[in-house]
Amino acid sequence: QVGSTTSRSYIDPHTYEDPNQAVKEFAREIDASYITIEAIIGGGEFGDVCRGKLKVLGSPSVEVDVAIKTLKPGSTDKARNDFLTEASIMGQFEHPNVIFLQGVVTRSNPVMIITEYMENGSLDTFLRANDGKFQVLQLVGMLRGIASGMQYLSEMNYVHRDLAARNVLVNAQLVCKIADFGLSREIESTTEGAYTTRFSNFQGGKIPVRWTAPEAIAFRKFTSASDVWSFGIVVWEVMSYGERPYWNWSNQDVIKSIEKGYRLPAPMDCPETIYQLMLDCWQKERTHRPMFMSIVKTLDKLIRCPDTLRRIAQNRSVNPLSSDAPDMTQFGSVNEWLCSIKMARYLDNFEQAGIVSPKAVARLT
Ligand SMILES: Cc1ccc(-c2c(C)sc(NC(=O)CCCC(=O)O)c2C(N)=O)cc1C
Repeated sequence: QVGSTTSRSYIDPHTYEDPNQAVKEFAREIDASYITIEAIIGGGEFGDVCRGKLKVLGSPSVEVDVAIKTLKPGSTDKARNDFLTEASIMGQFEHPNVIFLQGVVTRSNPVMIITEYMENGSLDTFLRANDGKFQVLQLVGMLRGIASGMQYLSEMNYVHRDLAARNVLVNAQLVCKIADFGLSREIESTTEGAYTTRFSNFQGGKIPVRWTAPEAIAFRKFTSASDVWSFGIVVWEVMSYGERPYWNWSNQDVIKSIEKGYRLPAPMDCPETIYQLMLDCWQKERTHRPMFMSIVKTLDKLIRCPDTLRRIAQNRSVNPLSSDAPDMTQFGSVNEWLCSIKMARYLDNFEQAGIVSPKAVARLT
């Protein structure tokens, strides 16, 4: 149909009795003789990640660069099924910002998953290795790609649940693509209609707290709106060149601060409009967050009018004890003053330091 981007919904491979059926349905079987493994480039949960070549079907003299995940020999059937789940999911998608599945090898050992080769690897490590080297417009272009891939996945009714810069891959042309569909989850619908998820396959059921929306942490309500929250964290990661969200804070401190309304500060040199987009994605009420479609439109507008990226957000929360200290006489208590500058969470620090009156604060400056 005109205008419709996707014609069908994603099918959870777990709805098949026989998981091999899902792989057969969504992934092309490739004969191992068409594949040449050239180097190991990393290690995954199930085995190696390699770089290699794939002979193009129909013209074997032509080869394309591919990445190959191998399943370590001697794996159990469950590990094999979990391993191939990633291919059953990835094989259902076709979008320039979602990693492309070439196919699988299941009829010989080692079992393999073959995808397009993403020369620059995962986005977080790529940015850390290139700190400060890109123009803002290039960073925003990366974000636009990620948002476009996520818009497509949300239209396919696929909720990612683990969107983070580490799960985005970058190719030689700096195109960013959504990856890591391996975290298969059993999904049972609940009374409130939203899906809850048993994190059977998140290693040990751990949720990536600093990337996850409050409602998903609190009662596992994972939706595309919670993916939008995660996207906001990815925006912060990209504009920070791979800084760790909330730095070395503990997960509990992250949860408490978010609950109190704290949000990450604008990264250095971050355009005001991009920081505002992050804050929109971090609305507590999930229905108040933008949808991926509108995020893509917003980013397109910023890219088309670069002047909108010139105004830089003030990136340090005002230092309350700076030289132009406030007139403390207007405050009845230290707490009242701290609330006025959204620093109420530091009240006990002031009390422990024996600063219990506005006059005492004024003497600090
Ligand atoms: C199914 C699947 C999913 C992801 C990948 C994949 C990684 C996990 S990492 C990487 N590419 C690189 O790291 C390139 C780095 C180059 C270097 O450091 O030499 C990929 C990928 N698709 O390219 C692979 C598969 C099979």
